[in-house]
Amino acid sequence: MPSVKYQRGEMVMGRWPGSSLYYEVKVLGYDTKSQLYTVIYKDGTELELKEQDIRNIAGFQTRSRSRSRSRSPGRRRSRSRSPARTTRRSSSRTAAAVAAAAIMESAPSSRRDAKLKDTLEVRLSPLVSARAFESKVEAEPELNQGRYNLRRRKEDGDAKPVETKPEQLEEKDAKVAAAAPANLSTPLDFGGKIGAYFWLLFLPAWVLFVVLQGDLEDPSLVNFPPPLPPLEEFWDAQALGFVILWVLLQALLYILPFGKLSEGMPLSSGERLKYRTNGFFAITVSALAAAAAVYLGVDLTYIHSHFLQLATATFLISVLLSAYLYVHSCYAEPAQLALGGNSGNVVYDFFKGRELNPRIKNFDLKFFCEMRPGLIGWCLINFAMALAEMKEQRLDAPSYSMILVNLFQLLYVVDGLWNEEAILTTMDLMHDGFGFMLAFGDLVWVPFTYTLQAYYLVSHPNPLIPSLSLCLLVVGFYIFRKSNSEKNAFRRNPSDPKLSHLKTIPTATGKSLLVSGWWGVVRHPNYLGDLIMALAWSLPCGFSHLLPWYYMIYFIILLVHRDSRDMSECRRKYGSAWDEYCRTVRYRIIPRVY
Ligand SMILES: NC(=O)c1ccc[n+]([C@@H]2O[C@H](COP(=O)([O-])OP(=O)(O)OC[C@H]3O[C@@H](n4cnc5c(N)ncnc54)[C@H](OP(=O)(O)O)[C@@H]3O)[C@@H](O)[C@H]2O)c1
Ligand SMILES: CC(C)CCC[C@@H](C)[C@H]1CC[C@H]2C3=C(CC[C@]12C)[C@@]1(C)CC[C@H](O)C(C)(C)[C@@H]1CC3
Repeated sequence: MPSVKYQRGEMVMGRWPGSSLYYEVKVLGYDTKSQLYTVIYKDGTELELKEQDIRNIAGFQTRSRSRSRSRSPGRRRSRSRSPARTTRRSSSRTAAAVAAAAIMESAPSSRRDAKLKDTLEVRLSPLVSARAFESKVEAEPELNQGRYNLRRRKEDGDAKPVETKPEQLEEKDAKVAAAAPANLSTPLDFGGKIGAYFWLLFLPAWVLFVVLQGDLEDPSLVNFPPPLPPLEEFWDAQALGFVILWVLLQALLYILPFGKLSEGMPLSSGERLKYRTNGFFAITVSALAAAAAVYLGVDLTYIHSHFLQLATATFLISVLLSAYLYVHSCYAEPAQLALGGNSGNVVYDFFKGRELNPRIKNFDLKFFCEMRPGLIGWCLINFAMALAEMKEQRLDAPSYSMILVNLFQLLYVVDGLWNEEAILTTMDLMHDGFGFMLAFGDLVWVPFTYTLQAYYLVSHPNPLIPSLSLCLLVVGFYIFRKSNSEKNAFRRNPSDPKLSHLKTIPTATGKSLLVSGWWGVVRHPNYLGDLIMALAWSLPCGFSHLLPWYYMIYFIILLVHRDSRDMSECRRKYGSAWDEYCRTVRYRIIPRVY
């Protein structure tokens, strides 16, 4: 490359797009036409940068060292040590600081100057080059025309395992994982923009389909499309009133100052939001209210007889809420936006959700919707279905199948609410924006499709298989709870003495990955437990129809897709450390199978 400032193979500092952060990169080439340099970061990410976004390393080292004493919250976090970790320090900035730097670009200059101290905290400890990183320089890559063209490395989730002990991985990774930058946007999923149109139409249509099928004597796919009731049957003002009352009751219980105030995971700004985790209190009061209502003669079988109207009303509320969320997100600071839902395409972003934690004062809309009206509503509906079964089948007590389905699912929900704090370390709360997908999912999908087994049993009595169901439930629940609690405890306090026996891999973000214990068995042990439980509560519905097995089928699809979404996200965040994890823990959900 004659007459260009930086030469192929040269180590320089490359600015991360949209931020003021510079990372150590290697120059791979220069395109005279576009006048862009192709550079590769330590985690294998390739970008095309303008000359003005590249600096010499020499000048940087002195500057950054002199500033490195200041500590941003993100930086402080990156110092937390996993129990198995040695004294080696992670030599990278946290993703938090990268995003914070991105905001700086739009900040007024006085604020910008104040923040500059923090954002220039790029640690420049000598880096040991990864082999891939070295060899990239040999072959001149094809250059693209874009301003910043991010080429993602091939997913390598199914790579063969290496015979390295986790301790050895730690040593190696601490060197390699240096200076891994974070993306500022993620690739579109759910089929992208076209997919978003499809899901917007398909998801409500599917709810309608199962609600109509569940009531038929012979709910079969052969009955497709089910006979549609006249339009006016969808609408019932009273049903809408009940739904609004229910949401308001849950909102009231949520804001009452009872129960713990838990801290969420640190945001890109370093801030930690507070959440009132009083879900168990909310379901207890709701259960007492339902019992009191029955005692006072309120006919809860109304829920069964008006299932369609209640679903329609809830759907309406979820659409209004999604519209509000979209508008709300337009006034949000860039730092408050989720990485995934900001493609610029209105339909996709409306579907996926733009803002990470939309709040009205301290009222967190995403947390509330995910944990309260739909989840507790699921149990209320199941209970109403048990009453409807007694009425329809002229029984003195609900059938055993109905009791099992009710108890199993109640246990699942109560457990979720009892361990409500653990939701704060899940994908939805940490990464996903709040838009139609989650609003509809939480408010409509959960209460009106997860109740399908109970709904089906009202008019389809079934001989049950209790012992097998019970065994599966116990095993599934144990795996689910233990693995979720292990990850949650580790994320909250990596130095927790109770976890000191676990092996970990450090990553460039300062967070570590568990590589033994439940998270050393498969990459998503919690999904495995969840799937076994789903099987346990499908069995009591027997095998006469496919409909009550819908949850099982849907859940497999959902969790496989979720797993691959999470894999890409973690690969983006943790780079080579994630690859090491995948090489060590080969299977995703089911040991030796998948
Ligand atoms: N019933 C339903 O409809 C339904 C639907 C979906 C999910 N769920 C359940 O909800 C629960 C939460 O699921 P989720 O999808 O949010 O995923 P999750 O497994 O709870 O969270 C994934 C996150 O955990 C962290 N992580 C991954 N591997 C790790 C490791 N080895 N060590 C430490 N941290 C690691 C990563 O985040 P960080 O590294 O950024 O911390 C990753 O993004 C699960 O039990 C699932 O079964 C239920
Ligand atoms: C197809 C779309 C409409 C998908 C919508 C997905 C949501 C319905 C789910 C995404 C995350 C899920 C979830 C629970 C319920 C269903 C979701 C909101 C959960 C609250 C159920 C109780 C569990 O104990 C849980 C707290 C672990 C769980 C968290 C994730």
